[in-house]
Amino acid sequence: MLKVTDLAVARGGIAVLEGVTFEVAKGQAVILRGDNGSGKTTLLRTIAGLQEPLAGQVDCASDSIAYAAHLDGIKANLTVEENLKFWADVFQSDQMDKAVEAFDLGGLLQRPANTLSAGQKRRLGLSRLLVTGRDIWVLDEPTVSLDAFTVKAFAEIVKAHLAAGGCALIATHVDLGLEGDTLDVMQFRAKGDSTLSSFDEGFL
Ligand SMILES: Nc1ncnc2c1ncn2[C@@H]1O[C@H](COP(=O)(O)OP(=O)(O)OP(=O)(O)O)[C@@H](O)[C@H]1O
Repeated sequence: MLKVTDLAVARGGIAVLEGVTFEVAKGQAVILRGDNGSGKTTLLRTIAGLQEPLAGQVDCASDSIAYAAHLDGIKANLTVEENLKFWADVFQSDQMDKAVEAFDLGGLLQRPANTLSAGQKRRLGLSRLLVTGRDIWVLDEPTVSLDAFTVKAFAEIVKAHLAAGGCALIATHVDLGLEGDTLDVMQFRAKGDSTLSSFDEGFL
């Protein structure tokens, strides 16, 4: 479903990872691991098409990737409902009600997004995944700001997505309880990248 071949990615003009090769099959979750600053976000952004690779290839069906990251794409001055409707229009989707139910947004629909708590904003941002109807979820630390109950609920949403034939590539420091393969990006660190501090590298 997603095939990454010999990918090299850079941040700030410096190669961070090289030779990244893996596949994510239908119904599969792959969990990305690696130290702070090792290149997980850079890799996910490149796979999602937000930045060009230095080399290599990302193969998947066109418009099949839904990307969710730290900045959740929420329009602060719109209500929760208006944000959802905006995405539903963009993605020509009829999945808005499903997203509202899955992320328990029913009581927040009329609230301007800029009045939501961090965790509520994160729920709204993640609900976009369902609205897109896309098969490949590329997720960068999706559970930041979520309480324990919502982390569990989110893990169930990801499991349902996999069971429905989707797949997911997730950078997370939290155990989502998903049965998935783990890919440690440290094995792909670019030679000569000295951007990791000695602290990052665990020498202290
Ligand atoms: N905007 C930027 N300009 C220049 N360098 C950057 C920028 N953002 C990140 N970097 C550097 O790129 C490298 C990879 O960062 P990246 O965010 O991909 O790592 P990460 O594995 O996602 O880290 P974390 O676990 O801390 O989120 C790091 O050395 C980081 O300092």
